[in-house]
Amino acid sequence: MKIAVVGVGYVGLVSGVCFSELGHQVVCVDKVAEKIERLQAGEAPIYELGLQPLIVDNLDQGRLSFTTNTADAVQGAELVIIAVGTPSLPNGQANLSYIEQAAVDIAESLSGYTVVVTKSTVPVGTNEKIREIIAARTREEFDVASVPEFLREGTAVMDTMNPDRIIIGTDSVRAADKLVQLHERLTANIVITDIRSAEMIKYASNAFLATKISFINEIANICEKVGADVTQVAHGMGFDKRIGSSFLKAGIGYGGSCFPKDTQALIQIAGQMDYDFKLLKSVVEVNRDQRFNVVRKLDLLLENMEDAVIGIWGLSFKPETDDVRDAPAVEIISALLERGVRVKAYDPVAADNFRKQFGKDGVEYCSEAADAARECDALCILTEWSEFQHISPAQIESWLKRPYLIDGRNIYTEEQLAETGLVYYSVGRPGMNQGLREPVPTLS
Ligand SMILES: NC(=O)C1=CN([C@@H]2O[C@H](COP(=O)(O)OP(=O)(O)OC[C@H]3O[C@@H](n4cnc5c(N)ncnc54)[C@H](O)[C@@H]3O)[C@@H](O)[C@H]2O)C=CC1
Ligand SMILES: O=C(O)[C@H]1O[C@H](OP(=O)(O)OP(=O)(O)OC[C@H]2O[C@@H](n3ccc(=O)[nH]c3=O)[C@H](O)[C@@H]2O)[C@H](O)[C@@H](O)[C@@H]1O
Repeated sequence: MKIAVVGVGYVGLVSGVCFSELGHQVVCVDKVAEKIERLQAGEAPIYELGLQPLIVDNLDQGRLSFTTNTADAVQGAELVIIAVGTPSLPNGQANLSYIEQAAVDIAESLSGYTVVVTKSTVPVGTNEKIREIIAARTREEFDVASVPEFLREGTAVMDTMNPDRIIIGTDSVRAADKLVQLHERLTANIVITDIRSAEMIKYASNAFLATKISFINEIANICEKVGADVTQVAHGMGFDKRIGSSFLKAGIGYGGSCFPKDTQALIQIAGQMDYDFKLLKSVVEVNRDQRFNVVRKLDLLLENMEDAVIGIWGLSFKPETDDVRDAPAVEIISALLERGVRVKAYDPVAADNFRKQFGKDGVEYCSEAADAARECDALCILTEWSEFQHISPAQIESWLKRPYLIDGRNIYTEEQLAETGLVYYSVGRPGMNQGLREPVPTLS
């Protein structure tokens, strides 16, 4: 089957590469010429496990190609996948201008019956709008379908090849048959719905996962006050099949290009229908505040932040990606710089992206973890890269000027801490400083 993919971001690239790996003829189109040139040369523009070799292999096999010309990609394609961005507008609503432009571009190049599939996360009603835009510009026969994407960055290839489920939202039996045929090799869990329900399933899923994270973060904050350990609490809760153990890791809140934008967009979707989504508003508020516990803990430890040098480990919003969109590190480092702190930062892969997007002076980017910790008044861990988990707290203590370690991701155990004199603040584990002679202050 010839498949065109419009928009070569995370979703477009990974889907395109995976469909070509499954034997389809895939042409991916993007407007950014530099990105396309790199891809034509076999170079992945994102850091994603297993992606680079698949790009090279499928280019070599002639099943995968990249272009900046939408007509070349779309002409003759049985399936056109829209995977352009839907970023937030200032009021939180999804910006649909890329979607609308993609629909216009596609309409002009359709040839023969085509299924136009939207994988981008879009508000309810958008696929119907896409249909109107295309229908106004073509006489060719086509159907639309919403097939939302559920991949996670860092495990994107694995998730695409082994999805938990495939949602197909369409009102056309012909389109549904074609899409079932495309996906049935990947999973038996194919759910066919109407278009609006498919669009809603995506937002509801992300909002639910975000809710789990804010819930466990609030439990962590209470654990800090009552002397319980949130990791034990989550472990105990997770055995209940109705709750499940995933997405119960307390930390500094969710970031990334999706949860923050999709929770805001769903609040707006509800608001436009005069529904006040109170629960989700609280989820967002809890998340916004959670990251600043790192700064509050530093405030407790350092009398004079102005003269301090603070080390930061981890700039990406999660491990195994170089994506820094809405990473908690952005706001934490901004708050530190506002206090006059000198910041030294290290990330195994995301430092270049962070430097480009953060664009503020006052951060020294280090090429080794040790350099970002050396002679610092405190070290803050913001991303749980496995590299950090392999460095012992005793080693960290030897690098620091003052023995303060703020672990925003709970990566160290009590046993590892016991060998040190570090004052260690993690998330929702107040008992971790028991080895110290002096009691450490807690957040009020
Ligand atoms: N990043 C992720 O992990 C996931 C993203 N999604 C959703 O998928 C959508 C895409 O997200 P990302 O892949 O992160 O996007 P992205 O923002 O990284 O990339 C989008 C790409 O589309 C291109 N583009 C925009 N308009 C175009 C047009 N008319 N023709 C050709 N190319 C065009 C842009 O140049 C850009 O390269 C969003 O709606 C997002 O919410 C869903 C699941 C996972
Ligand atoms: O719509 C999307 O774009 C995607 O959003 C998330 O995927 P992603 O943002 O790549 O990463 P997650 O692994 O979900 O992590 C998101 C954030 O939550 C945080 N998180 C996650 C899990 C947890 O238990 N605790 C926690 O704080 C992570 O540190 C990270 O900042 C969803 O997991 C995907 O299913 C979805 O397709």
